[in-house]
Amino acid sequence: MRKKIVAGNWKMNKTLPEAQLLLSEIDKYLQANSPKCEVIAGIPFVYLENAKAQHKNFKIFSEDISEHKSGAYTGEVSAEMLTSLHVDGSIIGHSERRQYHKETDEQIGAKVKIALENGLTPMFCNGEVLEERKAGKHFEVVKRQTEVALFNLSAEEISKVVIAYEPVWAIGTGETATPEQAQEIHAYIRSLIADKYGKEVADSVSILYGGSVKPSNAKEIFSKPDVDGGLIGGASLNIEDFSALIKTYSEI
Ligand SMILES: O=C(CO)COP(=O)(O)O
Repeated sequence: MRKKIVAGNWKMNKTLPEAQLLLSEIDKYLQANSPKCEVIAGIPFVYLENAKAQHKNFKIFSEDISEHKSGAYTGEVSAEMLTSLHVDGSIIGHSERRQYHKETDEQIGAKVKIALENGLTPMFCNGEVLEERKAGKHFEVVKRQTEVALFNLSAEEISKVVIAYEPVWAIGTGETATPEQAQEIHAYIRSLIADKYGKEVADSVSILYGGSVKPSNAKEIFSKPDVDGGLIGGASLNIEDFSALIKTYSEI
């Protein structure tokens, strides 16, 4: 079901005491404010168990998942392991995984599939790099990424996927896509889903924007009709910014 979502992606940040503090602050904020959007914290694997045991007011996602079921894959974390901790979902195919770990669209598709098979919500990330944007290839790139990773799913399965469009040139750079650029590509992604699965399915998928979202620019981006929230990196690492983003979206 299409939801309004504010999600944090902590990436490789925070020690255990710092993580516990921020998670408690998020919980406290949500208890006091009951916002009209779903809140997700995407956090490092090592903090998942603790976070799930202690916090019920928001969803907890891992930042990755193995494409394999089990076996000799040193260092990997499986969908079954995450489900056994009652984790809610996984960020999948983030551009940093694509860039530094050479994840392919096919592998990302396998991760989405295994997440769904285990009852986890996949938050599938797509987005072009700067050269592709400059060359006018962003539609083509996002189409390929989306089709290869998602379009072997059934209509029922794809309705459970959350998509996060993150133009790589806007991640951690302070540069943001304009609200118009975000709307344009979100509408395009939705049209791809509509062409393949029909309008009703396309309208049920939440498509988040990610890339230097902060309290000062969130309102304009979140107000666009095909933007269903944000996947937030830097501004999810402190409660002042993260709660301001939740408040901003809740009031739209
Ligand atoms: O990569 C991101 C979220 O997944 C975005 O990061 P920033 O918000 O730090 O640009």
